[in-house]
Amino acid sequence: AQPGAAKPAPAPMRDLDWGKLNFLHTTDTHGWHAGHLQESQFSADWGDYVSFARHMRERADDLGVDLLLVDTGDRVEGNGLYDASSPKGKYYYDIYREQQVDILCTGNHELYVAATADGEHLHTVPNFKANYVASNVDYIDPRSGERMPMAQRYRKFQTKNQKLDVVAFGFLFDFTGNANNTVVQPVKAAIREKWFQEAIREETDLFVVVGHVGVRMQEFKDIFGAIRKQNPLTPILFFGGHVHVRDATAYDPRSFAIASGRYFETIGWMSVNGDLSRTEAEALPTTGPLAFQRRYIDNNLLGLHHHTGRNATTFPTEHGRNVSATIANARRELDLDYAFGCAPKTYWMTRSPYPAHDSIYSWLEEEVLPDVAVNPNRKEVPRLVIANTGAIRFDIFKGAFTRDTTYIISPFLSALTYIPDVPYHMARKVIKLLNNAGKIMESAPMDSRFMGIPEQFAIRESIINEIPSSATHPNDARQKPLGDGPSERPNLTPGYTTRDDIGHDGDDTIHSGINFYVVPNCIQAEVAFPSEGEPATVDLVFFDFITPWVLMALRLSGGHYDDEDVQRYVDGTFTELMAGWIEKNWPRRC
Ligand SMILES: Nc1ccn([C@@H]2O[C@H](COP(=O)(O)O)[C@@H](O)[C@H]2O)c(=O)n1
Repeated sequence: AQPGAAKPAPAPMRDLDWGKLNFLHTTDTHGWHAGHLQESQFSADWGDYVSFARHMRERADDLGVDLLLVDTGDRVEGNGLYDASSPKGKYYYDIYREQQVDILCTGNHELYVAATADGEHLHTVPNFKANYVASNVDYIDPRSGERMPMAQRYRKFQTKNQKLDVVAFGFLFDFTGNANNTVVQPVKAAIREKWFQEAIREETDLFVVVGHVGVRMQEFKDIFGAIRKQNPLTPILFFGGHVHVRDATAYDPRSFAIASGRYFETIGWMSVNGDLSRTEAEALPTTGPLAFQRRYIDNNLLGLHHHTGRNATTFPTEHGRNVSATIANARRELDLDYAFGCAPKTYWMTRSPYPAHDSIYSWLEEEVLPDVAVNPNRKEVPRLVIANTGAIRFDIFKGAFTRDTTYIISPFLSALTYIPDVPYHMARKVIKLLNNAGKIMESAPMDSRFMGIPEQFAIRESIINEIPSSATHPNDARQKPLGDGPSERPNLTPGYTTRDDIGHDGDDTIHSGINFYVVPNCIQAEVAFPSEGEPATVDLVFFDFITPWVLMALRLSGGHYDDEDVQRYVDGTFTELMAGWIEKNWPRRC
């Protein structure tokens, strides 16, 4: 863990079930390779993960089984360790490569900005040349204009100990927001390609699909359908991401899919038992069942010690320590602990309802947006200022708001844009349409959920845990999370209490529950409105990311505007504007 990181508290644990084939899975780490310095349950860093993987590989060797590490993308954007350097990723690429990841793929965040895609092509792809798989992503060379696969389309290899043949794919969901130096082929088209049809006809013991795809998204179902049609009995294992939740499901009895959360809070564990080798299986009179297990490991040192049977002295390897030291140096050089101000209280994204005094969205709407959305030439003009909730990525904790926090909260280069003098009777309808457009904005790429937080692709209704449960046994499937308040098991720390298709026992650490309140796609501040009556026209100000939806909503309200009508409203990114607001409004020191 990093110097000064919060120390984890002991908690009741569930063990890992080892199988013949075992996996550790990271996804949507978004640059959090230093761990969560302020949150004890997630405060291990990438160096600790290096040590952990080493011990787990040794255990696999001792047992004569296999362990593979997989990563399903969105490794970048969302933390100062990646975002604060110039160029972005100056330190991150060399830190990430220290882990031996066996199969990895691209996420959408590797592709939003052309320079980020260049970085992926120049660094992570060659760093993991044999292991990086890009089944539906191409890169366009800026000099020659040549279009080429971002990496090999699929990977065929044998596991170390049991010599199991694996065919592995690496997919990205049907993402359309990529920069023009990359091409994302829709999954339905990719699986019709000759190379894919040949790959699924390879002689293999199992298929592994790593994907920056939610495990309940259609893209994974299509890939599963195509592989299964050709291979009625071969095990197919899916590792997903993008939606930022812990989740697991099975598409049929010989397949399994896991998603392992977000922000390096979680290390996913999947294990498989049964007749995996096709030659052995073919010799048997009938095909035996496969047994799949999953665990969501909280990324903290006490848990990692527990699962490896080690302690503070015997756990860290020299390699792991060096990686932790490299991260600490990078954080120091980037001055990530520089404080813009001191947050007077904690502001939550989804742990409190919106609106509320401790909702980050209420804070933005009531305090920040009215203050930063000011164009000096139009400051008297009444305006509606719309922000998409997906632009905010994390909670603000009471205490120092640092350079690191700015990227944690808002890593995007979002700009405030506007359409001047929109009739108010039209402009006022926009927010309602963005939040409740129903079927009109349901299908990609205009799916209105893309404006909101990724978690809400999976969680559609609030999860409130205020009623204490009567269940007390750690492995009791009836156990209900207990909320942030006083609990019947006072020793439990609040944390993930995941319910997936397999049951309620997926988390390695037994926690009391945390409330999740569903938030709207967008919020709106009314600024400089007349004290009485309604304005005839307003400036409609909004984050540039949501331009297509705003134009569509205006059209539905009878206003015919297009991209040419959209202008820059204020200089600077929203992240810079927010940091400036904090410097001005919150005390410098805590
Ligand atoms: N410039 C941007 C880019 C993205 N967003 C929001 O992030 C969501 C995607 O997040 P993932 O980590 O799941 O890829 C997207 O749906 C937007 O809500 C943004 O606000 N501005």
